Amino acid sequence: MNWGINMKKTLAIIPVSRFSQAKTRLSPTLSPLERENLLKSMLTDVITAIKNNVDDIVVISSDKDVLNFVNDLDVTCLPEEGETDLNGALTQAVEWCSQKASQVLIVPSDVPLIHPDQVQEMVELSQKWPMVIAPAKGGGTNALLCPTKDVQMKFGDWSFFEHLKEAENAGVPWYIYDSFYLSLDVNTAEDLGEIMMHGFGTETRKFLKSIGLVVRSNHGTERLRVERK
Ligand SMILES: Nc1nc2c(ncn2[C@@H]2O[C@H](COP(=O)(O)OP(=O)(O)OP(=O)(O)O)[C@@H](O)[C@H]2O)c(=O)[nH]1
Ligand SMILES: C[C@H](OP(=O)(O)O)C(=O)O
Repeated sequence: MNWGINMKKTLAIIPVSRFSQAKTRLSPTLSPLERENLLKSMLTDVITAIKNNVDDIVVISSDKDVLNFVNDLDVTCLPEEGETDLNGALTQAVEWCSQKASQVLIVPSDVPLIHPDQVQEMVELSQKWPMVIAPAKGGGTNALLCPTKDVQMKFGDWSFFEHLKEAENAGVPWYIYDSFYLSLDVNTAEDLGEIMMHGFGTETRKFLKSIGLVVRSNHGTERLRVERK
């Protein structure tokens, strides 16, 4: 009798760009070193949330400093082969995982409000739904649990809908796992404000606080703005 234990092996994949090129959309707000340290704190939050709910975590990056950083966090480090892009790196990681597991959970490194209970719930849902997808605020994809075969990586603009189309074409039933916390990927100064408001207890909020960032209400196109204390 399967007492709700997921018999399918699940490997998590976290793609990470180079520390030196991290979060370029935040360059008006954060210095290069602050962006690197922001990425490190977000990565720590994501790994902590996923860790005990999957069989292993694979971090793929072309940056050896990234791989050295996560090596201390007890994950599998996968160097990116050749000059590729995000989908190329993910395709490589899915291929590597396909020899060890039947499904993967892809989570970008910039979703620091992800919670362990959400990871557990997505893995449980995968017993009934081969694809479980969490939309990002801007129409991207912030978590994609899918088989290691049949589903092409379509990360980029409007990727949530691109992945649904991909699943339809491949005849893979999908479940939309919609959650405010999981929908927040950090790309803009307003997103930093959301972390200051909703990220209590995360390493990411601790880091933003440590550099003197404070959140303020903003009655303009964006509802929040961040300032230095
Ligand atoms: N391994 C790998 N990861 C990538 C690559 N491009 C982006 N990522 C990661 O994929 C996730 C989502 O990417 P983006 O939201 O575009 O992050 P980003 O490229 O750092 O942000 P911007 O520079 O502002 O576009 C983040 O975890 C990135 O670190 C890539 O070429 N290779
Ligand atoms: C990688 C991409 O993130 P965005 O560039 O939309 O933040 C996506 O979610 O597919």
